[in-house]
Amino acid sequence: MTAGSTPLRPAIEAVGLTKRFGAVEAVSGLSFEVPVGSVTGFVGPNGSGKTTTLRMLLGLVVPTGGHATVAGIPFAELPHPARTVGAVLDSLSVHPKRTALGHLLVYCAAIGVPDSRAHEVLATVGLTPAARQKAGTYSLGMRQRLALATALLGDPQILVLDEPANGLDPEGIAWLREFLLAFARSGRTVLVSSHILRELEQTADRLVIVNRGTLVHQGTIDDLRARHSARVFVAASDPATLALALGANGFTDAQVMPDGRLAVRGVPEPTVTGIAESAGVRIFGCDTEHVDLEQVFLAMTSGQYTAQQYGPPTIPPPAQFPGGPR
Ligand SMILES: Nc1ncnc2c1ncn2[C@@H]1O[C@H](COP(=O)(O)OP(=O)(O)OP(=O)(O)O)[C@@H](O)[C@H]1O
Repeated sequence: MTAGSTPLRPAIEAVGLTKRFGAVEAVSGLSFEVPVGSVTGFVGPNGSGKTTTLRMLLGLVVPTGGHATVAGIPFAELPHPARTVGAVLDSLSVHPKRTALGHLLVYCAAIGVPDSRAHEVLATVGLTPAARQKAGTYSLGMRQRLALATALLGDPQILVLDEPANGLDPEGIAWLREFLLAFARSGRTVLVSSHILRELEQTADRLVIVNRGTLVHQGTIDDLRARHSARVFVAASDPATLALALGANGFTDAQVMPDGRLAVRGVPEPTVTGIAESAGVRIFGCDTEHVDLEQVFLAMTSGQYTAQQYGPPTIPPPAQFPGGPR
Protein backbone atom coordinates (compact mmCIF):
# COMPACT_ATOMS: atom_id res chain seq x y z
CA MET A 1 0.00 0.00 0.00
CA THR A 2 1.36 3.47 -0.85
CA ALA A 3 1.17 6.32 1.65
CA GLY A 4 -2.25 7.94 1.63
CA SER A 5 -3.96 5.17 -0.38
CA THR A 6 -6.93 3.38 1.12
CA PRO A 7 -6.42 -0.26 2.03
CA LEU A 8 -8.01 -2.71 -0.41
CA ARG A 9 -11.29 -4.09 0.91
CA PRO A 10 -11.27 -7.84 1.38
CA ALA A 11 -12.89 -9.80 -1.44
CA ILE A 12 -14.97 -11.59 1.19
CA GLU A 13 -15.56 -10.65 4.80
CA ALA A 14 -17.48 -12.60 7.43
CA VAL A 15 -18.32 -10.85 10.69
CA GLY A 16 -19.67 -12.89 13.59
CA LEU A 17 -21.49 -15.30 11.27
CA THR A 18 -23.71 -17.66 13.22
CA LYS A 19 -26.15 -20.33 12.06
CA ARG A 20 -28.33 -22.49 14.25
CA PHE A 21 -30.32 -25.43 12.90
CA GLY A 22 -32.67 -26.25 15.79
CA ALA A 23 -30.42 -27.47 18.61
CA VAL A 24 -27.32 -27.58 16.38
CA GLU A 25 -25.14 -24.47 16.18
CA ALA A 26 -23.40 -25.20 12.87
CA VAL A 27 -21.48 -21.90 12.80
CA SER A 28 -20.73 -19.78 15.89
CA GLY A 29 -19.62 -16.15 15.65
CA LEU A 30 -17.24 -16.80 12.77
CA SER A 31 -15.22 -13.82 11.49
CA PHE A 32 -12.60 -13.96 8.74
CA GLU A 33 -11.33 -12.13 5.69
CA VAL A 34 -10.38 -13.29 2.22
CA PRO A 35 -7.92 -10.75 0.73
CA VAL A 36 -8.16 -9.79 -2.94
CA GLY A 37 -5.76 -11.84 -5.09
CA SER A 38 -5.40 -14.65 -2.56
CA VAL A 39 -6.18 -18.32 -2.74
CA THR A 40 -7.65 -18.76 0.72
CA GLY A 41 -8.13 -22.31 1.95
CA PHE A 42 -11.17 -22.84 4.19
CA VAL A 43 -10.29 -25.92 6.16
CA GLY A 44 -12.05 -27.91 8.87
CA PRO A 45 -13.09 -31.47 9.69
CA ASN A 46 -16.33 -32.95 8.38
CA GLY A 47 -19.30 -31.19 9.96
CA SER A 48 -17.31 -28.15 11.12
CA GLY A 49 -19.62 -25.72 9.33
CA LYS A 50 -17.74 -25.03 6.09
CA THR A 51 -20.62 -25.60 3.67
CA THR A 52 -23.06 -23.70 5.89
CA THR A 53 -20.64 -20.75 6.00
CA LEU A 54 -20.11 -20.72 2.22
CA ARG A 55 -23.87 -20.85 1.73
CA MET A 56 -24.32 -17.88 4.07
CA LEU A 57 -21.70 -15.90 2.13
CA LEU A 58 -23.65 -16.56 -1.06
CA GLY A 59 -27.07 -15.69 0.34
CA LEU A 60 -28.32 -19.29 0.18
CA VAL A 61 -28.70 -19.67 3.95
CA VAL A 62 -29.93 -16.85 6.17
CA PRO A 63 -27.58 -16.35 9.14
CA THR A 64 -29.00 -16.52 12.66
CA GLY A 65 -26.50 -13.78 13.50
CA GLY A 66 -23.66 -11.74 12.02
CA HIS A 67 -23.23 -10.69 8.41
CA ALA A 68 -21.00 -11.11 5.38
CA THR A 69 -19.91 -9.07 2.40
CA VAL A 70 -18.69 -10.07 -1.04
CA ALA A 71 -16.71 -7.41 -2.93
CA GLY A 72 -17.63 -5.04 -0.10
CA ILE A 73 -21.41 -5.49 -0.12
CA PRO A 74 -23.89 -8.14 1.03
CA PHE A 75 -24.42 -10.79 -1.65
CA ALA A 76 -28.14 -9.99 -1.96
CA GLU A 77 -27.30 -6.39 -2.91
CA LEU A 78 -24.72 -7.21 -5.63
CA PRO A 79 -25.84 -5.56 -8.89
CA HIS A 80 -24.25 -8.33 -11.03
CA PRO A 81 -23.81 -11.39 -8.80
CA ALA A 82 -22.60 -13.72 -11.60
CA ARG A 83 -19.99 -11.16 -12.65
CA THR A 84 -18.78 -10.77 -9.11
CA VAL A 85 -18.71 -14.29 -7.72
CA GLY A 86 -18.86 -17.75 -9.27
CA ALA A 87 -19.51 -20.73 -7.01
CA VAL A 88 -19.35 -24.50 -7.12
CA LEU A 89 -21.08 -25.75 -3.98
CA ASP A 90 -22.91 -29.00 -4.69
CA SER A 91 -22.39 -31.65 -7.30
CA LEU A 92 -23.60 -30.13 -10.55
CA SER A 93 -27.26 -30.67 -11.40
CA VAL A 94 -27.40 -31.02 -15.16
CA HIS A 95 -29.86 -33.05 -17.21
CA PRO A 96 -28.04 -36.22 -18.32
CA LYS A 97 -29.44 -35.89 -21.85
CA ARG A 98 -28.26 -32.29 -22.21
CA THR A 99 -24.86 -31.59 -23.76
CA ALA A 100 -22.30 -29.53 -21.86
CA LEU A 101 -22.65 -26.77 -24.45
CA GLY A 102 -26.46 -26.88 -24.20
CA HIS A 103 -26.24 -26.65 -20.39
CA LEU A 104 -23.92 -23.64 -20.54
CA LEU A 105 -26.04 -21.84 -23.15
CA VAL A 106 -29.05 -22.02 -20.80
CA TYR A 107 -26.93 -20.36 -18.08
CA CYS A 108 -25.59 -17.73 -20.53
CA ALA A 109 -29.18 -16.66 -21.21
CA ALA A 110 -30.05 -16.72 -17.50
CA ILE A 111 -27.21 -14.43 -16.42
CA GLY A 112 -27.22 -12.25 -19.55
CA VAL A 113 -23.83 -13.01 -21.10
CA PRO A 114 -23.23 -13.72 -24.81
CA ASP A 115 -23.28 -17.35 -26.03
CA SER A 116 -19.61 -17.00 -26.95
CA ARG A 117 -18.82 -17.24 -23.21
CA ALA A 118 -19.98 -20.88 -23.25
CA HIS A 119 -17.28 -21.73 -25.79
CA GLU A 120 -14.67 -19.69 -23.91
CA VAL A 121 -15.26 -21.39 -20.57
CA LEU A 122 -15.33 -24.85 -22.18
CA ALA A 123 -11.89 -24.08 -23.59
CA THR A 124 -10.69 -22.75 -20.21
CA VAL A 125 -11.56 -26.01 -18.43
CA GLY A 126 -10.39 -28.22 -21.32
CA LEU A 127 -13.81 -29.56 -22.28
CA THR A 128 -14.03 -28.27 -25.87
CA PRO A 129 -13.61 -31.76 -27.38
CA ALA A 130 -16.51 -33.02 -25.22
CA ALA A 131 -18.72 -29.94 -25.69
CA ARG A 132 -21.40 -31.82 -27.65
CA GLN A 133 -21.25 -34.96 -25.51
CA LYS A 134 -24.26 -35.65 -23.25
CA ALA A 135 -23.52 -34.73 -19.64
CA GLY A 136 -24.84 -38.14 -18.54
CA THR A 137 -21.79 -39.75 -20.17
CA TYR A 138 -19.33 -37.48 -18.33
CA SER A 139 -16.92 -38.87 -15.75
CA LEU A 140 -16.95 -37.32 -12.27
CA GLY A 141 -13.85 -35.29 -13.16
CA MET A 142 -15.53 -33.95 -16.32
CA ARG A 143 -18.65 -33.03 -14.33
CA GLN A 144 -16.45 -31.10 -11.87
CA ARG A 145 -14.87 -29.22 -14.80
CA LEU A 146 -18.33 -28.46 -16.20
CA ALA A 147 -19.41 -27.14 -12.79
CA LEU A 148 -16.33 -24.90 -12.76
CA ALA A 149 -17.08 -23.77 -16.34
CA THR A 150 -20.62 -22.83 -15.22
CA ALA A 151 -19.20 -20.78 -12.34
CA LEU A 152 -16.84 -18.97 -14.74
CA LEU A 153 -19.52 -17.90 -17.24
CA GLY A 154 -19.93 -14.43 -15.75
CA ASP A 155 -16.13 -13.89 -15.73
CA PRO A 156 -16.31 -13.42 -11.93
CA GLN A 157 -13.74 -11.66 -9.77
CA ILE A 158 -14.15 -14.22 -7.00
CA LEU A 159 -14.52 -18.02 -7.04
CA VAL A 160 -16.01 -19.93 -4.12
CA LEU A 161 -15.49 -23.69 -4.31
CA ASP A 162 -16.70 -26.28 -1.80
CA GLU A 163 -14.43 -29.35 -1.75
CA PRO A 164 -13.73 -29.18 -5.52
CA ALA A 165 -11.07 -31.90 -5.37
CA ASN A 166 -13.57 -34.53 -4.17
CA GLY A 167 -13.56 -37.41 -6.62
CA LEU A 168 -10.79 -35.98 -8.82
CA ASP A 169 -7.90 -38.19 -9.88
CA PRO A 170 -4.31 -36.94 -9.30
CA GLU A 171 -4.18 -35.43 -12.81
CA GLY A 172 -7.47 -33.59 -12.19
CA ILE A 173 -6.21 -32.32 -8.83
CA ALA A 174 -2.96 -31.05 -10.40
CA TRP A 175 -4.95 -29.34 -13.16
CA LEU A 176 -7.28 -27.68 -10.62
CA ARG A 177 -4.30 -26.46 -8.56
CA GLU A 178 -2.71 -24.83 -11.63
CA PHE A 179 -6.04 -23.31 -12.63
CA LEU A 180 -6.67 -21.76 -9.19
CA LEU A 181 -3.14 -20.37 -9.00
CA ALA A 182 -3.47 -18.82 -12.47
CA PHE A 183 -6.89 -17.38 -11.53
CA ALA A 184 -5.38 -15.69 -8.45
CA ARG A 185 -2.30 -14.51 -10.38
CA SER A 186 -4.69 -12.64 -12.69
CA GLY A 187 -5.68 -10.51 -9.67
CA ARG A 188 -8.84 -12.48 -8.90
CA THR A 189 -9.63 -14.26 -5.64
CA VAL A 190 -10.37 -17.85 -4.63
CA LEU A 191 -12.00 -19.23 -1.47
CA VAL A 192 -11.74 -23.01 -1.55
CA SER A 193 -12.80 -25.46 1.14
CA SER A 194 -11.43 -28.84 2.07
CA HIS A 195 -11.38 -31.14 5.08
CA ILE A 196 -7.79 -32.12 4.17
CA LEU A 197 -5.19 -29.39 4.66
CA ARG A 198 -2.62 -31.28 2.59
CA GLU A 199 -4.93 -30.91 -0.43
CA LEU A 200 -4.55 -27.13 -0.23
CA GLU A 201 -0.96 -26.86 0.96
CA GLN A 202 0.44 -26.24 -2.53
CA THR A 203 -2.42 -24.01 -3.66
CA ALA A 204 -3.56 -21.78 -0.82
CA ASP A 205 -1.45 -18.87 0.36
CA ARG A 206 -3.79 -18.20 3.28
CA LEU A 207 -5.80 -20.44 5.55
CA VAL A 208 -8.98 -20.05 7.55
CA ILE A 209 -9.21 -23.08 9.84
CA VAL A 210 -12.51 -23.86 11.56
CA ASN A 211 -13.53 -26.43 14.13
CA ARG A 212 -17.06 -26.91 15.49
CA GLY A 213 -18.17 -23.77 13.66
CA THR A 214 -15.57 -21.49 15.26
CA LEU A 215 -12.33 -19.96 14.01
CA VAL A 216 -9.16 -21.79 15.03
CA HIS A 217 -6.60 -19.98 12.85
CA GLN A 218 -6.48 -17.42 10.07
CA GLY A 219 -3.36 -16.22 8.34
CA THR A 220 -0.79 -17.26 5.80
CA ILE A 221 0.45 -20.82 5.51
CA ASP A 222 3.88 -19.44 6.37
CA ASP A 223 2.45 -18.04 9.66
CA LEU A 224 1.18 -21.48 10.55
CA ARG A 225 4.50 -23.09 9.69
CA ALA A 226 6.41 -20.46 11.69
CA ARG A 227 4.15 -20.95 14.72
CA HIS A 228 4.90 -24.66 14.60
CA SER A 229 8.51 -24.30 13.58
CA ALA A 230 10.61 -27.40 13.41
CA ARG A 231 13.02 -28.29 16.20
CA VAL A 232 16.69 -29.00 15.55
CA PHE A 233 18.04 -31.92 17.61
CA VAL A 234 21.73 -31.45 18.34
CA ALA A 235 24.13 -34.05 19.72
CA ALA A 236 26.80 -31.84 21.31
CA SER A 237 29.88 -32.31 23.51
CA ASP A 238 28.43 -29.84 26.06
CA PRO A 239 24.65 -29.30 25.67
CA ALA A 240 24.44 -26.95 28.70
CA THR A 241 27.12 -24.58 27.32
CA LEU A 242 25.46 -24.69 23.91
CA ALA A 243 22.07 -23.84 25.48
CA LEU A 244 23.66 -20.84 27.25
CA ALA A 245 25.35 -19.69 24.03
CA LEU A 246 22.08 -19.98 22.11
CA GLY A 247 20.28 -18.03 24.86
CA ALA A 248 22.94 -15.28 24.66
CA ASN A 249 22.09 -15.02 20.95
CA GLY A 250 18.37 -14.66 21.71
CA PHE A 251 17.38 -18.29 21.06
CA THR A 252 15.92 -19.32 24.39
CA ASP A 253 13.74 -22.26 23.36
CA ALA A 254 16.27 -25.04 23.98
CA GLN A 255 15.69 -28.18 26.03
CA VAL A 256 17.88 -31.18 26.86
CA MET A 257 16.09 -34.35 25.73
CA PRO A 258 16.16 -37.65 27.69
CA ASP A 259 18.68 -38.99 25.13
CA GLY A 260 21.06 -36.09 25.95
CA ARG A 261 20.50 -34.19 22.71
CA LEU A 262 19.55 -30.51 22.81
CA ALA A 263 16.22 -29.70 21.11
CA VAL A 264 16.25 -26.13 19.77
CA ARG A 265 13.20 -24.47 18.27
CA GLY A 266 13.11 -21.58 15.81
CA VAL A 267 16.78 -21.68 14.75
CA PRO A 268 18.04 -23.15 11.48
CA GLU A 269 20.72 -25.85 11.65
CA PRO A 270 23.60 -23.71 10.25
CA THR A 271 22.94 -21.02 12.90
CA VAL A 272 23.06 -23.64 15.67
CA THR A 273 26.35 -25.09 14.41
CA GLY A 274 27.83 -21.60 13.96
CA ILE A 275 26.97 -20.62 17.56
CA ALA A 276 28.32 -23.98 18.81
CA GLU A 277 31.61 -23.40 17.03
CA SER A 278 32.02 -19.92 18.53
CA ALA A 279 31.27 -21.36 21.99
CA GLY A 280 33.84 -24.13 21.56
CA VAL A 281 31.19 -26.87 21.65
CA ARG A 282 31.68 -29.86 19.34
CA ILE A 283 28.71 -31.08 17.32
CA PHE A 284 28.40 -34.81 16.64
CA GLY A 285 25.14 -34.67 14.71
CA CYS A 286 22.17 -32.43 13.81
CA ASP A 287 18.65 -33.47 12.72
CA THR A 288 15.84 -31.14 11.77
CA GLU A 289 12.35 -32.34 12.68
CA HIS A 290 9.84 -32.55 9.84
CA VAL A 291 6.71 -30.46 10.56
CA ASP A 292 3.70 -31.96 8.88
CA LEU A 293 1.04 -29.25 8.56
CA GLU A 294 -1.65 -31.92 8.30
CA GLN A 295 -0.61 -33.14 11.78
CA VAL A 296 -0.72 -29.54 13.07
CA PHE A 297 -4.20 -29.17 11.59
CA LEU A 298 -5.37 -32.46 13.12
CA ALA A 299 -4.03 -31.39 16.52
CA MET A 300 -5.85 -28.04 16.21
CA THR A 301 -9.14 -29.66 15.32
CA SER A 302 -8.95 -32.92 17.27
CA GLY A 303 -12.00 -34.20 19.06
CA GLN A 304 -14.48 -33.70 16.24
CA TYR A 305 -15.47 -36.76 14.23
CA THR A 306 -12.04 -38.22 14.78
CA ALA A 307 -10.91 -41.69 15.71
CA GLN A 308 -10.25 -40.27 19.20
CA GLN A 309 -13.96 -39.84 19.71
CA TYR A 310 -14.92 -43.30 18.62
CA GLY A 311 -11.76 -45.24 19.49
CA PRO A 312 -9.87 -47.33 16.98
CA PRO A 313 -12.02 -49.27 14.53
CA THR A 314 -12.53 -52.93 15.40
CA ILE A 315 -12.72 -55.33 12.47
CA PRO A 316 -13.65 -58.95 13.23
CA PRO A 317 -11.42 -61.67 11.74
CA PRO A 318 -12.63 -63.11 8.43
CA ALA A 319 -15.11 -65.97 8.49
CA GLN A 320 -13.70 -69.41 7.68
CA PHE A 321 -14.91 -70.58 4.28
CA PRO A 322 -15.86 -74.24 3.88
CA GLY A 323 -12.86 -76.02 2.42
CA GLY A 324 -10.56 -73.12 3.33
CA PRO A 325 -7.39 -73.38 5.40
CA ARG A 326 -7.93 -74.73 8.94
N1 LIG B 1 -30.04 -27.94 6.80
C1 LIG B 1 -29.54 -28.43 7.93
N2 LIG B 1 -30.35 -28.83 8.93
C2 LIG B 1 -29.86 -29.29 10.09
N3 LIG B 1 -28.53 -29.40 10.37
C3 LIG B 1 -27.68 -29.02 9.41
C4 LIG B 1 -28.13 -28.52 8.14
N4 LIG B 1 -27.02 -28.22 7.40
C5 LIG B 1 -25.95 -28.53 8.16
N5 LIG B 1 -26.34 -29.00 9.36
C6 LIG B 1 -25.44 -29.41 10.45
O1 LIG B 1 -24.53 -28.36 10.69
C7 LIG B 1 -23.23 -28.87 10.97
C8 LIG B 1 -22.23 -28.31 9.98
O2 LIG B 1 -22.50 -28.85 8.68
P1 LIG B 1 -21.74 -28.39 7.37
O3 LIG B 1 -22.29 -29.19 6.24
O4 LIG B 1 -21.82 -26.91 7.26
O5 LIG B 1 -20.24 -28.80 7.70
P2 LIG B 1 -19.02 -29.07 6.71
O6 LIG B 1 -17.82 -28.59 7.43
O7 LIG B 1 -19.31 -28.51 5.37
O8 LIG B 1 -19.00 -30.66 6.64
P3 LIG B 1 -18.53 -31.64 5.45
O9 LIG B 1 -17.04 -31.45 5.29
O10 LIG B 1 -18.88 -32.99 6.01
O11 LIG B 1 -19.33 -31.27 4.24
C9 LIG B 1 -23.36 -30.39 10.94
O12 LIG B 1 -23.57 -30.84 12.25
C10 LIG B 1 -24.59 -30.62 10.08
O13 LIG B 1 -25.22 -31.83 10.44
